[in-house]
Amino acid sequence: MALPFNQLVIASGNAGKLREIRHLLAPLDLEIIPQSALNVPEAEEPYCTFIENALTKARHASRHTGLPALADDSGLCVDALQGAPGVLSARYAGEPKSDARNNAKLLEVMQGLTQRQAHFYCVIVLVRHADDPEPLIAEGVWQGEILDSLRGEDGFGYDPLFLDAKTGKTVAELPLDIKSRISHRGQAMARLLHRLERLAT
Ligand SMILES: O=c1nc[nH]c2c1ncn2[C@H]1C[C@H](O)[C@@H](COP(=O)(O)OP(=O)(O)OP(=O)(O)O)O1
Ligand SMILES: [Mg+2]
Repeated sequence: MALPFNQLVIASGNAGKLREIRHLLAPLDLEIIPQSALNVPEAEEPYCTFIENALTKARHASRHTGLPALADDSGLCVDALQGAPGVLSARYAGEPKSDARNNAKLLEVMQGLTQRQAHFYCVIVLVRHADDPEPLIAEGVWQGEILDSLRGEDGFGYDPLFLDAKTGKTVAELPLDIKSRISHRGQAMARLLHRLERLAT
């Protein structure tokens, strides 16, 4: 695929996410640049929807760098908690962000709950420039359930608590290539790449 640009800034400071995004974009002929490499400060994420936060992060990185930028806003939504932690997933247990404290808080909040269905949600936004009136947008959802203790070492965030029904494993027990094939992020990226193909020359 010949893209209309050859550099792409990734508007994320999350190392786990960056690793997955790099893996998902590896087939493309693109230079992937994490925003930290260009000294982009972390953007505010004040909105109550994932899409608004993703757009804000992508625009912010593109404005700071003058390059096309891709942002991922994602989170865990638990049915019995009316979709919480949702857009607050990264800061569920407060500042500074901590996966370990977020997992501990989720376990505590869900103690004794029998309804444990949840999903990961991801929206990916790509802007070709900061004022792009036609951002590329794609979503993905991954259904599963929340365990009552941590299992597995891989991945990041809520991975050790999220059981994938099909494999019977937590996400933290899945290797990167398998997670990438089935995850909310993998689905969103596959859809985004499909849209990118239409721009390709
Ligand atoms: O595959 C995943 N496996 C486990 N947990 C996940 C996943 N995907 C999102 N999550 C959870 C944890 C993360 O902290 C939060 C995202 O919050 P989100 O604001 O999108 O990311 P972030 O603040 O960590 O980095 P940044 O905004 O710089 O991309 O949702
Ligand atoms: Mg964030």
